[in-house]
Amino acid sequence: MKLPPHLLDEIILSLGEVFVGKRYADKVIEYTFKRHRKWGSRDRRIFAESIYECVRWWRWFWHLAGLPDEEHTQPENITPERLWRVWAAYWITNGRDLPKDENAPEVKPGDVLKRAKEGASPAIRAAIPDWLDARGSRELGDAWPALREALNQPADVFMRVNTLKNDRRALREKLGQEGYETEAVEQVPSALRLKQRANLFGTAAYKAGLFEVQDAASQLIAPFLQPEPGMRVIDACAGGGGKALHLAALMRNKGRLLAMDVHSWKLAELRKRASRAGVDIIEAREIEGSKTVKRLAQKADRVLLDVPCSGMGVLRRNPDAKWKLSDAEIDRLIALQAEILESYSRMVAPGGKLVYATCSILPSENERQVQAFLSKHGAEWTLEEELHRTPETGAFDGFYAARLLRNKGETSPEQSQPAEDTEPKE
Ligand SMILES: C[S@@+](CC[C@H](N)C(=O)[O-])C[C@H]1O[C@@H](n2cnc3c(N)ncnc32)[C@H](O)[C@@H]1O
Repeated sequence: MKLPPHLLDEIILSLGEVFVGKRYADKVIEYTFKRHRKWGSRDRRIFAESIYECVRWWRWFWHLAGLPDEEHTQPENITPERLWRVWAAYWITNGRDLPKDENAPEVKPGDVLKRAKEGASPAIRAAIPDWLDARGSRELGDAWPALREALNQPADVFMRVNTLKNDRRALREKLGQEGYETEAVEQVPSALRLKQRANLFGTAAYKAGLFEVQDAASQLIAPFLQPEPGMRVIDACAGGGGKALHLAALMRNKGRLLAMDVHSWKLAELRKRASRAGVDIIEAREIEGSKTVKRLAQKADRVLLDVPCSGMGVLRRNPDAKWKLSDAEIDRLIALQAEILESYSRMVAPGGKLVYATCSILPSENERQVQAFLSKHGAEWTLEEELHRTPETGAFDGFYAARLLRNKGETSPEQSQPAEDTEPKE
């Protein structure tokens, strides 16, 4: 495969943006495509694949390029020349010839391939930081090696059909007419899988609000909350609204759905998406302090807490998270999750239900949070069901959810009134 020089320049520049500028890979790709609207689909594919694969396997390709391992995440040591070498290691290990350029640093394919055959530590081979490997091993034990491997496989593209506007069969037909082949996902009634990776945001079907792009496992969360038309539902960590839109569809656009978040810019995006999806029961409200939650004590039939988490279950989709996370950041998130569960659970009315969900596979963010909550409030809450999805058990992302019932007539004063000093902050 021949690689046009202008494309290679952009690849090196963009890898610098990710590893030195600390920007997210998907944002860098989006920005580059906007600057090069004339690129054809082949150029776009080569560019996006190069970025994602180099980010996913960064530490491994850095090693294959013969660079000192301890410097692979040190911005001051990630020079354009080294970026070129890392990309060259990726290109060579994919069986491709390097472009002829006398100004480019010399990389001998034989050296790269020889290093690939030599031994390396499991963390280098799996291209993850040592601290993450240690944490995975500590928390997941024997299950970790298979998960570590599964988290490096590229993820499929899934869609959630917007049942307010069409059904799965009609959407398949519509996308087929636009040239995109899909298949129904057996275990998830709302999901379609795209047969060949493509960007769907330009399709007429997307613009008409007929679907959202959403992983199949993530589509299990909203139904798990058991929302019904006419209910009062709160999505307290709604972000851009992926699950809020799904909840609204399950409620058949009837009832009241309060979507909250600490970031107003995310709620602005949610409003846009709701309007495209034909949803009008959502009220988006910024959480400005503990009072926002306090006023809603015992007001909801259903509460979804899709809490901020490490994203360890979705590394296949966001591989750059492993280079941006740290042990300390995961500990901070664990403390925040516990505070959110403690404080926001008070919004559930007696007899109502709460779902605590993460896109993590770490027990410390998942079942242990729920167990700790129940050890404090077990008389008032009943654990109805837990949902575990791990990437190696199917083509889906890793997710966790627990549904808790707030028992009637067991409300302690502590659970009915949030204290001012327990306000969680991101
Ligand atoms: C996992 S994301 C939510 C994704 C969203 N539910 C969806 O399906 O698209 C977690 C969200 O929690 C928000 N968040 C962080 N701290 C929060 C807090 N203290 N209270 C409420 N939301 C918070 C983040 O801004 C982020 O949007």
